[in-house]
Amino acid sequence: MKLESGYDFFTANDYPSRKNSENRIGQFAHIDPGLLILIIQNVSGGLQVQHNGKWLNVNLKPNWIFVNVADHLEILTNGKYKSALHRVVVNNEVRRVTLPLFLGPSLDTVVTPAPEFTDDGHPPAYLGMTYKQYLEYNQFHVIDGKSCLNQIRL
Ligand SMILES: O=C(O)CCC(=O)C(=O)O
Ligand SMILES: [Fe+2]
Repeated sequence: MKLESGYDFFTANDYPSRKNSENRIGQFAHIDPGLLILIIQNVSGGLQVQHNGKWLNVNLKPNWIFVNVADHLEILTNGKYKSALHRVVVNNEVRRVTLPLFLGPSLDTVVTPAPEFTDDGHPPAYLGMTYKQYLEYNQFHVIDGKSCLNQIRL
């Protein structure tokens, strides 16, 4: 995959404080588009990652950087590195702000499993699609839980 240039974007999430709102869902379970997502936050806790069917708290302290594996690393590695299913549970009465940076390939890059991760026993397990098409698809379908990744698995 050509990585001389890429398409990165910053987002911001604001989870306002609310009294008596233990274990409020801040973001429902989802996976992210892109290769890697870097996240910093202003308070401890809140982010959870699913592992073996269980939700684990990510021990992320203020100003630490969390590196999340996202969909296009899963595609590139033919499923060796899985896009991490994650969600946000807001547990405290403090306003929580996070700044995720989505790092991806350029918009016209068709991401397919790299030859290094495919052989006779491991044929390509994902259809190719440009990053632009993927982002557009995700924008309209991810809300109802149908990530684009599920649609391109062979
Ligand atoms: O706010 C967080 O901790 C995670 C944000 C997130 O998963 C996202 O914006 O995709
Ligand atoms: Fe996310």
